[in-house]
Amino acid sequence: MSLSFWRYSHLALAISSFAFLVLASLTGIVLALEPINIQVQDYSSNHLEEISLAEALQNLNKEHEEVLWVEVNRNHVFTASVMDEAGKNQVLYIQPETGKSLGEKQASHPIFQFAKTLHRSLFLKSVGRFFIGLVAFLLCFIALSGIALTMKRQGGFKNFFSPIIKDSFYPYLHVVFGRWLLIPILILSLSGVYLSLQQFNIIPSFKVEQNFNPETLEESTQKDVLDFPAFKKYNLGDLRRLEFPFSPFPEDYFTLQLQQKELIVNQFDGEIISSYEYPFSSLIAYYSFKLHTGEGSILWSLVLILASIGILFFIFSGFKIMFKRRRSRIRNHYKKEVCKYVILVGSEGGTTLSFANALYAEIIRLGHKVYLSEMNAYQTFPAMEHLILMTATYGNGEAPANAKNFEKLLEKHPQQQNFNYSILGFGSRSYPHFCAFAYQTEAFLNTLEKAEEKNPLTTINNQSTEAFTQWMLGWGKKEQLPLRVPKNILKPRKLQQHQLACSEKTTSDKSLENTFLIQLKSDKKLKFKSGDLLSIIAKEDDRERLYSIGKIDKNEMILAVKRHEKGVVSNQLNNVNKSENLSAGIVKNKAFHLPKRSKQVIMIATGTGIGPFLGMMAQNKHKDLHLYWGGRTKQTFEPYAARTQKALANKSLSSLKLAFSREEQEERTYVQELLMQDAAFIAEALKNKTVFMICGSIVMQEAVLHSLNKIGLIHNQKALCYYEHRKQLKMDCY
Ligand SMILES: Cc1cc2nc3c(=O)[nH]c(=O)nc-3n(C[C@H](O)[C@H](O)[C@H](O)COP(=O)(O)O)c2cc1C
Repeated sequence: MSLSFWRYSHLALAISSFAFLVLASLTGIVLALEPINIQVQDYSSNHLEEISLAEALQNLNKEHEEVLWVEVNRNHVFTASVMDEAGKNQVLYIQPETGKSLGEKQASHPIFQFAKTLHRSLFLKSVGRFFIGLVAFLLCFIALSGIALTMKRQGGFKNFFSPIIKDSFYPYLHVVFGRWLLIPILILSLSGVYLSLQQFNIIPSFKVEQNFNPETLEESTQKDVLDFPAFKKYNLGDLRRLEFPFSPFPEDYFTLQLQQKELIVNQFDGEIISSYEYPFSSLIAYYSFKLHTGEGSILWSLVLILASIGILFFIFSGFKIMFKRRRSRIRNHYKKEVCKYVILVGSEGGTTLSFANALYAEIIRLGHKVYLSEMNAYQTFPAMEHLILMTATYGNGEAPANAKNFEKLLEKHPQQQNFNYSILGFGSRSYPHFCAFAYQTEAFLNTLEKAEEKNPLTTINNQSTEAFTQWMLGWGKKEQLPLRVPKNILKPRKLQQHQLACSEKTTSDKSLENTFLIQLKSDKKLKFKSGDLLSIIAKEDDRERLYSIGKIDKNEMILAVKRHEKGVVSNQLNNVNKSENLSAGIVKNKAFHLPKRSKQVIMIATGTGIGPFLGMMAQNKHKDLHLYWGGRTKQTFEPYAARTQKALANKSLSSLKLAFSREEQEERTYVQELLMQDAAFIAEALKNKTVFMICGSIVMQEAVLHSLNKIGLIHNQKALCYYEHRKQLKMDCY
């Protein structure tokens, strides 16, 4: 069955029952506390199996005038109904070892009684019971569809408990907790359904049928209870209830209810007169009750509390996920017939759609007609000149639900006019088939005569807003659309602003590809690490620019910057004078810190991507660091040469390999080719859990990952996703 079937079932069931589920979970938490409360009190015993029924009764007889019945409840509490000399009847908690009273039996606390009635019937008697039963039934299906969704996500039952690939916060936690709590929730709901069916007599309760005639019983010599075979054989752990005979007449007897059967016991000699094994359905009812209430086990009560809290969390996170999807709904300004630009989206979680919405808003802002829809809505677009396809990949490299029919629709709706297309693939490198559906889409479109690919297919890893922005600005340039970085996808951050003074700066010029190094220092204590990002907001457009930080001293950092002709912040940094202050915030970027555990790290960069690595090598004491760097000409490395030479000399950098792409033919090479030349070393490093850190352009990242994948496959027979799973790849590319 398809992913969307399970997803919609899960969602529809949860929405239809969420109010009742909240109520049932909250009251369930309170009710699960009751057995814990009872079992931690003194009158609950954990040694019932060690005391035979005969001993317990003898002790009782010593202490009490007359006993009417004794009972051990599910919370291991031994209780007796006794009559004193004055004929007063009391129900007492009894210490089985002595037969002494531990106090009169207490009624349940009013809060538990209130929670119980609310939980069982919502104070609405049969109607309420019906609804609660129905909700338990729906909860079973919510749990089952949750299990199916998790299996789909994890790639089958075998991988149910393998590590979960992290995507967005709430979907990730929904699955993490779901995996552990789905089974207890399923047990909770199934037992709830059973109890409800029993209450409505849909599952009939059984009647004990003992096969004997009391009239035939005869009086005999009274034995001591200690010598009663039935009472010697069973202990208090086996006991549910023992009813004493009403009178000393021979036709009266003991009725002994054990866990599995009921016995009729002669009151004179203790012989078993008749026995009745409870039917299987009674055992199910008994265990359903225990499993549903947690009675008898503190541990299971705690699991039930966790499951109830889990249900509340799933409702909360489920709504968060749903609202995120709804937020990215499509609202078009123009009819499809008149639009020059058409954006079609393949998305399940809604993030791709929010990126598409950002592009849509920008095109609209520039006064062009654009139509946004899902890929399954492909049809004839008579005015379309540019088709932009933005699609995620799911499952085993498959299409998201709203793009599954795209291939068929392409055939069904041929366009009359020629058009250009650009494809943007959203995916995660943690999956073996990275952006596979985007590539499939490209293959489908390649077969169309009227369609021409305008830009090479671009992939976006882990919903990187930086990578998307880069693509969008590049695409806009080609289309001659002065697109701006959309504000709404780069979440505004509230960062503490620091005053940083420029302590050192190199000059940028054309021969250095307009790159320069700038050192910034704070008078006050700064908390940051190499790999964190410096956020500078330009006053001109109120938008944030991010630079990778290299930490070179306690409160001092270095940035490698490329000056863009019209770049607001890069020019501001380039023009800043020594000791002049600028205001900036620090964004933690834990994913790109030097790994704590790995002893060896291979750093790969192009151009200004070297920035964070300059800090890492400057502060390195114990790690074996290797740097591969690529630039256009030898000269472009000059700003970094002194620092890398110093690091090599003091061994904080073990090796340095440089690639220049615009030097003489024989020297011309790319950084990914350096890796291929060192394939044996790289393969060994991959095997030994060395971490690879990549910083620089997206194009270089793609090429480097391709080389690493190749080396892994050839030398170690392992694809790159294997190493990604082992957290050996850290990337910060733009
Ligand atoms: C269950 C599941 C399976 C996925 N499978 C793949 C995959 O095979 N290849 C890939 O590149 N990305 C895969 N991804 C990552 C998504 O494509 C990526 O997170 C994308 O940005 C989600 O976009 P959406 O929120 O618009 O659906 C998968 C994600 C999930 C949750």
